[in-house]
Amino acid sequence: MPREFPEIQSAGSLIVAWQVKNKNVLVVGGGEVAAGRIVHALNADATVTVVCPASGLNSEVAYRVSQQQVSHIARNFEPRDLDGADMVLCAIDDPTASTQIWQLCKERRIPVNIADVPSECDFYFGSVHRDGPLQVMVSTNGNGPKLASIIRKKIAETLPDNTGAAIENVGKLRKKLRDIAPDPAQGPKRMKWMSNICEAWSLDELVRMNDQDRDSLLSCYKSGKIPTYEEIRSSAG
Ligand SMILES: C[C@@]1(CC(=O)O)C2=NC(=C\c3[nH]c(c(CCC(=O)O)c3CC(=O)O)Cc3[nH]c(c(CC(=O)O)c3CCC(=O)O)/C=C3\N/C(=C\2)[C@@H](CCC(=O)O)[C@]3(C)CC(=O)O)/[C@H]1CCC(=O)O
Ligand SMILES: NC(=O)c1ccc[n+]([C@@H]2O[C@H](COP(=O)([O-])OP(=O)(O)OC[C@H]3O[C@@H](n4cnc5c(N)ncnc54)[C@H](O)[C@@H]3O)[C@@H](O)[C@H]2O)c1
Repeated sequence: MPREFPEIQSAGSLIVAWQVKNKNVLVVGGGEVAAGRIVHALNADATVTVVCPASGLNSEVAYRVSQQQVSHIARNFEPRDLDGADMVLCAIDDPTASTQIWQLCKERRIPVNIADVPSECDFYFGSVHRDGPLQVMVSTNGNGPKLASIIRKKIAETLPDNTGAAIENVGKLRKKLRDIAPDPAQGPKRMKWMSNICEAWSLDELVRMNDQDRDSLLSCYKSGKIPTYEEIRSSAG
């Protein structure tokens, strides 16, 4: 194999940032694990329905229902609950019912996660660090979920507190850049300039970037210049 091509390692997962905004996510069960699944789905702006007898809701899930953050079907799961579902997250303490739900999802080709049953999962959850637009997910591919959580915390500790704010500022800069240079033919130049700014500015400097700094920076785009933070601030006068 040519040396410059990555070697295939296999046995990994395809880690993607799945967009579920306004999509119908059905959560089966209302216990502690379901509560965690609900938070993940709501953080991604999904439309969430929980099916679970009222007596089975834990206090967190009951709270989400009472706040109308999720819709609630107060009974055990029935196959018709899958109508219109784009994704199913099952977290119940009944293995027979779980397997039935998995089979029904297979028939309908609905992606499904059955908590605790790796062989009945189209995707696994991972341990997630969130800071504004930043998400870092750790997966051990089924080998050690507790270890995933420990590693996630270690990684999070190494990140500056304001990483999320820096990313937000870069997001604003990218948006403005697209506004002033919308031509698709400018794509390669735009991308190179953005990458160079991200490399030239430290995270702390990116956090401190304000609207005026952004405008000064963007005025350099045409010439292709990559001003430093100090140059931008000293020109602000
Ligand atoms: C990461 C996290 C995400 C989340 O659920 O949000 C997650 N499990 C978490 C916690 C956790 N789960 C378990 C323990 C007890 C300690 C231990 O066993 O280590 C703890 C620790 C705790 O509770 O603190 C028990 C357990 N879990 C699975 C099995 C079945 C099996 O392995 O066969 C068993 C054994 C049951 C038994 O022995 O009877 C299966 C899965 N659990 C996964 C994800 C997927 C693989 C992810 C990966 O490998 O990276 C996968 C395959 C499917 C899925 O559920 O998606 C979340 C941490 C969130 C956080 O704190 O940040
Ligand atoms: N993957 C993980 O991270 C992880 C961690 C711990 C436990 N688990 C597993 O996840 C499952 C759920 O754990 P938990 O602690 O939330 O359990 P729990 O006992 O607190 O909750 C189970 C819930 O399922 C509901 N339920 C049972 N049968 C139902 C049905 N047919 N239709 C709708 N709702 C139904 C119950 O009313 C209850 O709300 C268990 O199998 C547990 O072993 C997974």
